Amino acid sequence: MTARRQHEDVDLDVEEALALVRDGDAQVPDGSGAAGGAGSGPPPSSRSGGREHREQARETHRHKATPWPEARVIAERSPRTAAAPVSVPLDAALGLVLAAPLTALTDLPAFDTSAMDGWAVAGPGPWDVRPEGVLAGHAEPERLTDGEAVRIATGARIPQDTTAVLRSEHGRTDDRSRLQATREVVHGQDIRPRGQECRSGDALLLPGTLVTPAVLGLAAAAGYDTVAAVPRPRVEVLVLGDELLTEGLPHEGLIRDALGPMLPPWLRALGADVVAVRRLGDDARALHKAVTGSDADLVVTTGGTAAGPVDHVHPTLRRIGAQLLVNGVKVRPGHPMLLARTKEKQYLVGLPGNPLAAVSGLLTLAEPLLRTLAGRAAPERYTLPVHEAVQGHPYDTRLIPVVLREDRAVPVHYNGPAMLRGVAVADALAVVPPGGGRAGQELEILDLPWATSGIGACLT
Ligand SMILES: Nc1nc2c(c(=O)[nH]1)N[C@H]1C(S)=C(S)[C@@H](COP(=O)(O)OP(=O)(O)OC[C@H]3O[C@@H](n4cnc5c(N)ncnc54)[C@H](O)[C@@H]3O)O[C@H]1N2
Ligand code: MOO
Repeated sequence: MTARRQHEDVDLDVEEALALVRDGDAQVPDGSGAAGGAGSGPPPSSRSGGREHREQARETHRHKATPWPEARVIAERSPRTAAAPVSVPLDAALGLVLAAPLTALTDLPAFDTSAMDGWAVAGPGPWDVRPEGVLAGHAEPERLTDGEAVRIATGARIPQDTTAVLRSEHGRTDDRSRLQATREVVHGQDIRPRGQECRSGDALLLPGTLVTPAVLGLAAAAGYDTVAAVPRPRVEVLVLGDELLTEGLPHEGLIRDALGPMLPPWLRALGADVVAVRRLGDDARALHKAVTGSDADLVVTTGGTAAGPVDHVHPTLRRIGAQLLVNGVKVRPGHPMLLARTKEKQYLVGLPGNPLAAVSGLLTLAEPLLRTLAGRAAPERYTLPVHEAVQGHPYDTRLIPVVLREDRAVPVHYNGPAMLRGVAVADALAVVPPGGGRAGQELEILDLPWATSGIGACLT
């Protein structure tokens, strides 16, 4: 790979590429030193004078850009608490987080029950077998007297004074029609006593527990029809760009919208309820109207974050007096991403238009913010050794798509900011610190939701 090609992949601008060539491995201190190192001199003469204002905007932007780890913390902490709890029917609770302890509403089992198909017996055998058996779901059977047995099904109520359950395969009827055990019978065997799993009032699960299929099962068993849960944050997606097509092939400078199909299921996998996806073109008035009219908890915009002539996100946020919490992040791709508070309880995440940059913004800002709003716990942080040396950006964190193979993170190709080909085959993104990583170096790994939970994680 040529130096030029490498620099393109890492999305360096001209000054940064020059700094790399000048400084060898280009370890530049953070903060103002980095910004100074990147562009304190005059712009290279190859740049046209007409671009000067953009260069200035970019310099200002770089000064304000937040380091990647800090940006995630800001996004996580901005909404101070999770949304207020609601009562949710079990069939709508999957993927939510419990807002109250799950306390058993009954003993489990609720009555003494047979653990096996066979006979309930009283006292030592042989036993006289009653003609009528006991099935699951039936009213309490008559009590047994010593020397008596009754056919019983798994889960059926145990008659009073039963001393054991004899499995069908461990009994036979003798020539006097009496039941004989073919092996030793231990007192109490194969009886599940009432309250073995829990007593009514026992705390089964703590608030903050993610409602999984198993939790739904437990809640139902413990007597719940609804659970108190944190509702999914409501998210509205605004796709900006006049150049976007929703079907067919690219033509005459128009391209397919890749983010409209990608973001809603990804946001759902992050715990959101995507209430609307609107395509607004590059129309400042439409953007203003959409943002001010939205009652979503989070508005996610795509594109329009840079300083181009039709990049309306910043001017719109200024116009409505939004508070910029993160204005650019020291991460590649995706550095123009932003986070703003638009209303008392509404946030806006501005994702850059380049599709992999949008993914970077989604994981850097939207994921931690949604996690807090949804009351979810932060995933356990972990690292893996990277399979080969990875080039870093001189000053910024890089997020690169990787596949996970035998406890190693293997970078995939096609990881440029405008490309989805790499991330489409990836299991995770690896976090490459400024300056890059050596082969075998431990890198933090951000799992992609479907890699750990299957594609169903995106459907709930
Ligand atoms: N003078 C500067 N120009 C740019 C800078 C900069 O710092 N100074 N940053 C570059 C970087 S990095 C990125 S990322 C983009 C961010 O731009 P925007 O957020 O304003 O996005 P757009 O300009 O609208 O689009 C960028 C690119 O992505 C394509 N795009 C947009 N939306 C979609 C979509 N839904 N599906 C597929 N592709 C999409 C769009 O056509 C453009 O090609 O700015 C750089 N410029
Ligand atoms: O780094 Mo941009 O954010 O090219 O995609």
